[in-house]
Amino acid sequence: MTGSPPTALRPQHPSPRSLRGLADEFGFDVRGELGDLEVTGVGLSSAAARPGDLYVGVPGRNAHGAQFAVAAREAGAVALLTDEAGAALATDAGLPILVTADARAALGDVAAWIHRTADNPATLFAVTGTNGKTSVVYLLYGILRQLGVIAGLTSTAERRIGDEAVTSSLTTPEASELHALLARMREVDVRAVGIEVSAQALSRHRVDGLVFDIAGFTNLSHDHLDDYATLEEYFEAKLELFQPGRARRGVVTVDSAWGERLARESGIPVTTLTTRADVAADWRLTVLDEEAAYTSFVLEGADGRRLETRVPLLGWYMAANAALAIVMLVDAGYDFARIAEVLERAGGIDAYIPGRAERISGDRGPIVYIDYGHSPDAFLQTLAAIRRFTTGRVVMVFGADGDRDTTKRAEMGAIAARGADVVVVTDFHPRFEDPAAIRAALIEGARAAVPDREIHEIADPREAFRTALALADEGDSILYAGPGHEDYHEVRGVKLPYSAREDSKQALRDAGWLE
Ligand SMILES: CC(=O)N[C@H]1[C@@H](OP(=O)(O)OP(=O)(O)OC[C@H]2O[C@@H](n3ccc(=O)[nH]c3=O)[C@H](O)[C@@H]2O)O[C@H](CO)[C@@H](O)[C@@H]1O[C@H](C)C(=O)N[C@@H](C)C(=O)N[C@H](CCC(=O)O)C(=O)O
Ligand SMILES: Nc1ncnc2c1ncn2[C@@H]1O[C@H](COP(=O)(O)OP(=O)(O)OP(=O)(O)O)[C@@H](O)[C@H]1O
Repeated sequence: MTGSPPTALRPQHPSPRSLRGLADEFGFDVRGELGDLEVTGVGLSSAAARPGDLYVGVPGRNAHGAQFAVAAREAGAVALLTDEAGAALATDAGLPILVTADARAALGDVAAWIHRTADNPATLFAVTGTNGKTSVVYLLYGILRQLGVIAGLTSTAERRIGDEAVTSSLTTPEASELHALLARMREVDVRAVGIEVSAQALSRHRVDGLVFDIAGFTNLSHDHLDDYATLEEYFEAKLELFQPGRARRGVVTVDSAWGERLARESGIPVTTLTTRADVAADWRLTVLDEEAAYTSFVLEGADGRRLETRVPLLGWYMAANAALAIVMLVDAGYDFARIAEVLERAGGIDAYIPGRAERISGDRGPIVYIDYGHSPDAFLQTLAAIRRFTTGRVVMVFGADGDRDTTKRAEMGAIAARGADVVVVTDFHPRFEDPAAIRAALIEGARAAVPDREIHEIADPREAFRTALALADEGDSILYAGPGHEDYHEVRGVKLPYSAREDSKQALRDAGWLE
């Protein structure tokens, strides 16, 4: 597998719209003849262009998209929307050109217009925060289905339309892809959609052209300090979601000072939620029991409403994620009594989250989790959750992303060394960095925190997992953090096939622990 374009889900029966009408609606400057041309789709990538598309050429880190206008035309695009610099690059591309000052900033509204996403929209839920976004979106999806609602989602792992799923590339799709996805969802009667909204999506206009019914916030901790100079800037990117024009109401977890500040500075009405006994909030979560297979909890409103249920997932934070999903549903108008009735049935919440503390081991041998956690706080929370029920040793296998926030590596190493009995440092996605240097930074952090911790350095992830497995026995747990649901290993621009889930299951079978 190499860097193939993401699979985009699009409406199957788009209604064409006049290009002249589009230019008039948005006041674009027109170069060339529009005649009676019509558009049926819109996109940012020449590789994903389809017949009838408006191709949008935006400047990027590596290139100006307008350079690829000829390839887009050859794939069937009927016109180009770009800025002045792009128009100069594409004069000979053989496409009529619509010109605007900032094509990326125009994209959301243009995509909404082409796909008519404001007509009969589903209820839209946005989830943001450093950790837990994917989990909350899947929990929303699961509970909605238990309520009998046809639901959709977009997450780091997958985009889902009812039962149909495709693997994601970006966490939050580009605006053109997002509006196409919503238009496709409307065709199959999806009535509620959970959308994972990264800070980058807010900074890069990916959720423009939408107003969410409810925006939810999980937490904020160290991550993405390659895209944002400081945590303050990262916070401000997230705060933008809690403003009129972006969302109508918010639900904010106020466990941390960041959450309290978000609730205070939000420009929309906010409902608060806490898991802490010492914090005042509209809703309070109390965890009752944390087991390897589930976490049970009580959710109580300040007005006396109460439900008791369980989530089939590891860790107190999955109960917090579930509580956030429930309060978001209540604020969107779903009846609390009906939610309680459905969730208080035996089994509780019915949700599966690919690659988030996903247990891949069977009934025998060490318990093995594959986890997408790749931030210091995710390591901390997952290790603590596993430690609670592990009678033997905790072995942790992990690496760190290349070409991404390098400042978190020492802390990741330190948390692993403090929380695990044995640490196996391996390669994750080195990308264009030297993998040995990434491992060295993690090991240095681990050694500085716990000098005598048992540490193994094994570059190949397949071999690293097998080493961890050889070191573990009945009663022990292995946390393999990083790859989660992913099915590739990215080295020097090439995505090599590798599924931590499938390969580690094979290793368990080879060791005789799994049928
Ligand atoms: C920093 C960033 O967000 N980059 C995104 C951006 O890339 P870029 O600006 O460098 O684009 P470029 O390569 O210069 O190309 C310019 C334009 O030409 C187009 N092009 C390029 C080549 C070609 O042959 N044909 C073509 O049409 C591109 O589609 C693009 O529109 O536009 C690309 C096209 O949509 C994205 O794939 C790319 O995301 C990259 C892969 C990325 O890693 N983004 C990360 C930082 C990100 O957004 N992460 C967040 C958070 C994840 C989390 O929560 O952990 C996310 O939401 O995923
Ligand atoms: N509420 C939470 N608080 C702290 N850690 C959490 C929470 N929820 C999940 N985690 C940890 O973070 C990891 C990633 O969870 P999840 O994928 O839901 O987060 P995310 O915000 O979607 O991250 P990403 O955008 O990178 O996918 C989990 O595997 C778990 O280790």
